[in-house]
Amino acid sequence: MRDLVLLGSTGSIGTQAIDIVRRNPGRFRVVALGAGGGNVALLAAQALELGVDVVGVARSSVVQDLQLAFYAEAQRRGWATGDFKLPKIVAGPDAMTELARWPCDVVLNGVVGSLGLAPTLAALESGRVLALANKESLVAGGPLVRRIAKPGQIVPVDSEHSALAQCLRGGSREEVRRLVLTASGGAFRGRRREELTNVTPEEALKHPTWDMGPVVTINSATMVNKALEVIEAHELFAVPYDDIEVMVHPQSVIHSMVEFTDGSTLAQASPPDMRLPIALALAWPERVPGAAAAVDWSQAHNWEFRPLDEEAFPAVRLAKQAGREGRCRPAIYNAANEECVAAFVAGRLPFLGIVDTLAEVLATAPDFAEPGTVEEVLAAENWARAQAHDVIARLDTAAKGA
Ligand SMILES: NC(=O)C1=CN([C@@H]2O[C@H](COP(=O)(O)OP(=O)(O)OC[C@H]3O[C@@H](n4cnc5c(N)ncnc54)[C@H](OP(=O)(O)O)[C@@H]3O)[C@@H](O)[C@H]2O)C=CC1
Ligand SMILES: CC(=O)[C@@H](O)[C@H](O)COP(=O)(O)O
Ligand SMILES: [Mn+2]
Repeated sequence: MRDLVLLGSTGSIGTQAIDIVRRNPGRFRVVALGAGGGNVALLAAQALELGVDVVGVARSSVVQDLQLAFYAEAQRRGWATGDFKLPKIVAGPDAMTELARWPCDVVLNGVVGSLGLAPTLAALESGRVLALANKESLVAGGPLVRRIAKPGQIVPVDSEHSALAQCLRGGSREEVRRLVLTASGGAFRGRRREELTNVTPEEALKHPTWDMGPVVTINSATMVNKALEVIEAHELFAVPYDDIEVMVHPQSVIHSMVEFTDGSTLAQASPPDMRLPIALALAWPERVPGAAAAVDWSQAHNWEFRPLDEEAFPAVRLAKQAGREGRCRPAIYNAANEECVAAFVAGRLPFLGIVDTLAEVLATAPDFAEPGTVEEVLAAENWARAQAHDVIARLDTAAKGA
């Protein structure tokens, strides 16, 4: 039996993790749940169903709503007051970090954004296995994570990195020539730059193969998701940026590949369903039988692979440059992107303005040092967020004046 802490339990990754737990009651037990506080009804329902010890919310202002939601959920279940014990509640900006230190075997970090860095570091410092979906924490705080993570302590949840970890099992680093990350191509796959000028958030949110939260879906449309994943792969597997390729694979069945020095390539294939990599990360190194459906080998399949169009989608090239330079540039890239995505969704920035803004923010960044503390990462992020706001405001004013 593995005790789990699930951070981001109300999101796409979190709810799919709970589905795995429900179907494997003898294997996993959830002891703590954490989320932002945007959906207290779901959080309370999850907590009472799973019988957790503690629930965390980042927004302290929703604590009373959460307490009421517990009683409403108990009533819905027909439980009389006194027949059940309410979980402890922790609240505030440090709640996820507190939960990441809670006694358990595995912490699943499924929160969105670089605010996931502190819980990532707390889970690692506490000696927990970290099932990591929150790629932003590795991008923002790679040097900090690298310094404290023990070999094998981080098990990737991200589908590409789970595929790479599976292909690399049992091998040695010296055998690896290249990592090939596959990309669906996102909502605007195959379009030229000039065809992206007027695309809307609604269109960007229509992912061709995966059903995910809004930020990662928009990042997929700009190819920033793949850009963050290149940095994530570099951090997890210590492969140089020159040896990490991206291929567009519209079917999202091959989740990534490893090319070895003898010319052999291993690929991991499964229909697009995050429950497979989530289950594998929670049970690592064991596989969870029936976690997801396999490829149907009785049918014909066409799997395509195309090079990325870097003129229309320059996000990956920009991220590789930021990764090679280091010195907080990956954190700057990610933080500026978080601001740009919010502005795009709010109608204050055109789609092409997202990556254009990242390029401008990176080009004007002062020379930060390689981060040694979370505060140093935060300082670079704060600079990037403010700078991104300035660029966004300038572009918005120009657009309104046009
Ligand atoms: N979805 C997917 O298939 C994949 C996701 N990932 C990565 O996993 C992470 C989660 O993505 P996804 O599940 O899609 O995102 P969602 O938007 O669906 O869920 C985000 C979760 O984070 C919580 N959250 C938001 N703000 C805070 C906060 N300030 N403190 C604590 N928790 C907060 C949300 O809680 P609330 O409901 O209260 O707002 C919610 O539980 C991302 O890093 C993403 O890139 C990686 C690969 C695949
Ligand atoms: C499921 C998963 O891992 C996502 O990160 C996915 O990779 C997004 O799809 P793209 O390949 O379109 O970025
Ligand atoms: Mn991915």
